[in-house]
Amino acid sequence: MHAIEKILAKAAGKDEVHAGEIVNCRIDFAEINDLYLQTIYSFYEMGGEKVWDKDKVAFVFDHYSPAPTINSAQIHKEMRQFAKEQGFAHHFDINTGVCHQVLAESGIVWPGMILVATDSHTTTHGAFGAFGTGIGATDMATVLISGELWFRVPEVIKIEINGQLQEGVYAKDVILHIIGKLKADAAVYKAIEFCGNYIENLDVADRMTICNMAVEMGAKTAYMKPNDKVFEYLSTRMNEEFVIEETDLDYDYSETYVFDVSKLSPQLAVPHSVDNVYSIENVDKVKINQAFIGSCTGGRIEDIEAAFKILNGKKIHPDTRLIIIPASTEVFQHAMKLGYIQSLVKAGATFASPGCGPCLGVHEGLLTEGEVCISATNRNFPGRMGSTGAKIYLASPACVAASALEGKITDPRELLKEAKENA
Ligand SMILES: CC(C)[C@H](C(=O)O)[C@@H](O)C(=O)O
Ligand code: SF4
Repeated sequence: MHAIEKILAKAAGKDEVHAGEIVNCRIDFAEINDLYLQTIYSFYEMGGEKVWDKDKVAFVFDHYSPAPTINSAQIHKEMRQFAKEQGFAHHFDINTGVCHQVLAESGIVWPGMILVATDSHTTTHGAFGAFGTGIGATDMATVLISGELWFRVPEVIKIEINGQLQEGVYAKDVILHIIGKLKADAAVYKAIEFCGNYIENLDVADRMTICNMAVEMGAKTAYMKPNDKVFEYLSTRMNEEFVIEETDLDYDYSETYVFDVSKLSPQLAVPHSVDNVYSIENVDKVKINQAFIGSCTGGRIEDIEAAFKILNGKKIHPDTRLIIIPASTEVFQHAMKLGYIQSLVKAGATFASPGCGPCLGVHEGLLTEGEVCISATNRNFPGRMGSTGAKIYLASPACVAASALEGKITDPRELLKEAKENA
């Protein structure tokens, strides 16, 4: 069995499960974001009165946060009321951040747990060795009532990643490269395990970035065997007892892919699809109207630091807007403490409060017809960040910052070398 199968078997009270089986599993935590008020209506329609465990459910206000419309303010109001009536132990209001970041920071995520959320990027939590997956309002209502949900045990694809990245190339480039090679339908309803010597030493932020985008290949969930960096990160945030499930040596992966990333250049997903990926050398250096650093993919302190290293003491191009939205209040405060915010504001960046912002085209920096945006986020289909007539390039935060500086798509490696020489 795979570690994922062992996690599901344990939650189903079975000795073993195998790909293709339908199992009914106990859920360890359920998160609902502010797009899914419908969950509450379904909960009542299905006869719900009290949720199965008030310590294992949380609302996160992040997609429409702070409320950009009266309707979303009404949604927040009704969700706050439900959370209060139910006595939820956790509640993440408009002053916290993006769900996947705040759940990890709050010590709610641990290896071996089953986490469901009303968000497709719940695959992010494979970074901690958790089984994280996105579900809809009706399934979520079932969970709120019963504390259980059915799953079809997924086949597992092994993606082995080896090699050391060169300066100016990041985890975001690695996952974009993989999606570009395997394509957006590579893992539909399957799990992806990321392993290899590149992954073994990877820090938590990079593990989250890679697992976050597994769903861009259709993956049901992602998995990385927890490493010391995960244990260190969790040690100061939670005290849940957990067991690390080991994958049997003779486990039979449905597919295996091996990537050597030691010679990888910065990668870009060019309009209009996440799997339309090219090395920066092969991408036209088009003018950039807007650059965005943020989201559950690229809004962590490491991402803001990458922008700081490139922009500190400089000014972004006069024809380019740079919007930076920390993925959480903890990240925001950390960046303030390190002086990154002041430096980046001086460089011409526009900050907004932690949340999803323009990532899915809700507010805080939408694009109009004909505009070109380079973004540290995870999707670039037409209309994702505003007008369907806009173009979105996905890239690493460093490439986003370098492009904001030059006003056109720019390779961060040159600027980083220069910044190092001048340091
Ligand atoms: C919540 C939902 C609207 C959506 C998702 O499920 O991923 C959003 O977060 C996104 O990134 O498109
Ligand atoms: S930051 Fe973007 S990708 Fe992440 S949950 Fe919000 S909308 Fe979805």
